[in-house]
Amino acid sequence: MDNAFIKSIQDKKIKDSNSITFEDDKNNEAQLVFDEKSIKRTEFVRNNAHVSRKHPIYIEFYGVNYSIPIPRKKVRGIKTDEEIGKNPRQTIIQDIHGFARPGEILAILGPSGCGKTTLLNALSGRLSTKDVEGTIKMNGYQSTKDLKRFIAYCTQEDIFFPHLTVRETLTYTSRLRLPREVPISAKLEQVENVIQALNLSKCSNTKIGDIKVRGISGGEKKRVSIANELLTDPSVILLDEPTSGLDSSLALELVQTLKEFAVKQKKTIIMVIHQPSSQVFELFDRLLVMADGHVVYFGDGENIVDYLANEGFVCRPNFNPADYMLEILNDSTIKQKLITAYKQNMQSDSSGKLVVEKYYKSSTNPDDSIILESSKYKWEATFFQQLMILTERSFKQRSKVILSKLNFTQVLCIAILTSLIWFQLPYTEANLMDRCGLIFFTTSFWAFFPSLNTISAFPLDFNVLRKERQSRSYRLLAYFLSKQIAELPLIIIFPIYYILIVYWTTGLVPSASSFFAYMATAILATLTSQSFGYLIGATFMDIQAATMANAVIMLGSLVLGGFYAQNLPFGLSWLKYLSFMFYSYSITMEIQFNSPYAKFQCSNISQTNEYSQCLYPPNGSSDGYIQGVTVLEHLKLNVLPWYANLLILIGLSLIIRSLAYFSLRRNSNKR
Ligand SMILES: Nc1ncnc2c1ncn2[C@@H]1O[C@H](COP(=O)(O)OP(=O)(O)OP(=O)(O)O)[C@@H](O)[C@H]1O
Repeated sequence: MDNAFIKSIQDKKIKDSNSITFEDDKNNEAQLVFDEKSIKRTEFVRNNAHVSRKHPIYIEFYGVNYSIPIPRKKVRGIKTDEEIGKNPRQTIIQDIHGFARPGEILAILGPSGCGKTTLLNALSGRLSTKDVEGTIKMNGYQSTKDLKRFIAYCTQEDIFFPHLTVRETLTYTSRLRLPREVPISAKLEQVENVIQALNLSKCSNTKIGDIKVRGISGGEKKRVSIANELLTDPSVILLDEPTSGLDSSLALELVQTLKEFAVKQKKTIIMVIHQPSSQVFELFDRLLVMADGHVVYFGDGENIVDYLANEGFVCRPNFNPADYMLEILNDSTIKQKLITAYKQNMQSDSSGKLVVEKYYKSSTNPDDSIILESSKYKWEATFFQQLMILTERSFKQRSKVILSKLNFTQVLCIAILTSLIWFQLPYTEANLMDRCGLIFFTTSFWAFFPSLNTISAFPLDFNVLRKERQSRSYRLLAYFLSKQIAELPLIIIFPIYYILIVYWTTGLVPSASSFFAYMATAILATLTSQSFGYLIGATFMDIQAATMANAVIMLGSLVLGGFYAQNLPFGLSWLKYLSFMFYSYSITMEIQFNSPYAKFQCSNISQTNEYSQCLYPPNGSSDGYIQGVTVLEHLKLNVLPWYANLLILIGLSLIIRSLAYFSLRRNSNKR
């Protein structure tokens, strides 16, 4: 039926273009565009039905208070200890109440800083429960952690991976969050529907972007944020300023889509909105107006003008009531008056319980109060599916960051520099320390570079991770493992690329087995360094602090690595075992010096073939050459056998990664 309708519109368009004037033509085109958009909206709402399996939800809340502890330092000096009391607290919102039902929009309005976002956070369960008081019920039941799965929350900030396109972002969400029973083709179809419904076709293949990466516009980002939530078919949708950054016609269209979605799919919508136009205002069923953390009005949208008039504030005819209300609430005397007036009206019901219960009783019947059953699965995708999807996504996102031109150029420059400085080192005693220097430099470079590239991995993902974990998209372990799998091939490209150049230009031991062993050790050192990067990043969750901590750890490891300080003070020689560079340096030295090729001509060969002036012990220079093993003994780098060094390095890498996981877990559980 809809296709026939679209065709009739198109036929009409062709017919009209031959017969009407230019002005009429323009009006008709505008009408056609409007009709087509309306069809798209309807199609989206209708198409959503086949993935929908959730129940309509009534939300009631009353007596909602939120307060935060004030550090005692802040209040001391102004007040005495007795006045401060034991636990001084600052109230952010007080006795907030309201009600939202399926098929309707509850709009929360009020001046900036009045507590609107705080209320949404409380309703979505994002605030620490010990700081929130009051009752929040869903279909008459106390809101629980499990029931929060029915709620989608579009935050004020649009949080996405910048290197993914709009379509990719929505596709990953649909694969992770739509019910398992929905076939993948239906999930992809749903992505296309939501792209159409929110007018995102034009930018669907454009990267989301951020400050550094040019991407879609702010308004488009906002719509992607909403699309991302609508896609998953929530029963309740909380939106924090969904229309900010949109022009008035787009804002109207968006709220119309939401309203239609609410009505036809029985969704409950609660939105914080700043300056709705009068057309948008008309779409709201109920209003909650706040000021300074208090309720100033709660009731039907159409009654606000009369309520304000009763209080002595008459809105001029044809004036947008939302604008008028914000205008008067900006006057502190009027604001205070309205807060007091509302409190007086609610004298016997200060928490708002009776008002809310009255609404609930009048709008539900016993059949409606469905016992909410969350999905039988804790996560919609299986652990293995989560791992696959997240690995694919992480690879796409991180490959753009790790395989950057900057990183390749940096490694190439260092490889060229290394090749020039240590070009074709001769196998002589005089060049022994240069050879050790080259090997240690390579070890330390592959200790620093990977960790520096990794410390940002978790901090950069953290906001997305928290957002997605709050909507129970996947398990933390799946995310953590996916990161390791996705970044493994990316990070080892660099040591391979570097060693391929440097190994042959500097004249290291010319045998295939030594070359591959050397390469494998560089890769292992890279992975260990990467583990440190993960741990430091996951612990600090702040790139600047992590960079500093990384520098301290890496420099400490460098000093104790066995090259700079070979004879540590008495009693401190064990310190070198704390340095992971010591193990990788020992292995690479073993590869290079415990080899038949590793024979170094003594520097002071006299005419009479007496090699006694060789710096190394006589058994190393019996034939005029110092054996590589003698060098290893002299430098005390073969204290542990090579396989022990190897096992320690592997074990260290695994332990550090496990610690990184627990650190990430601890940080992601913080509110
Ligand atoms: N955890 C917190 N610590 C300190 N102050 C807080 C905290 N949470 C909220 N506030 C304060 O509470 C007030 C309400 O904040 P909230 O973000 O809810 O306001 P808002 O009405 O959404 O503002 P806007 O419209 O500008 O987004 C603000 O003054 C804010 O600074």
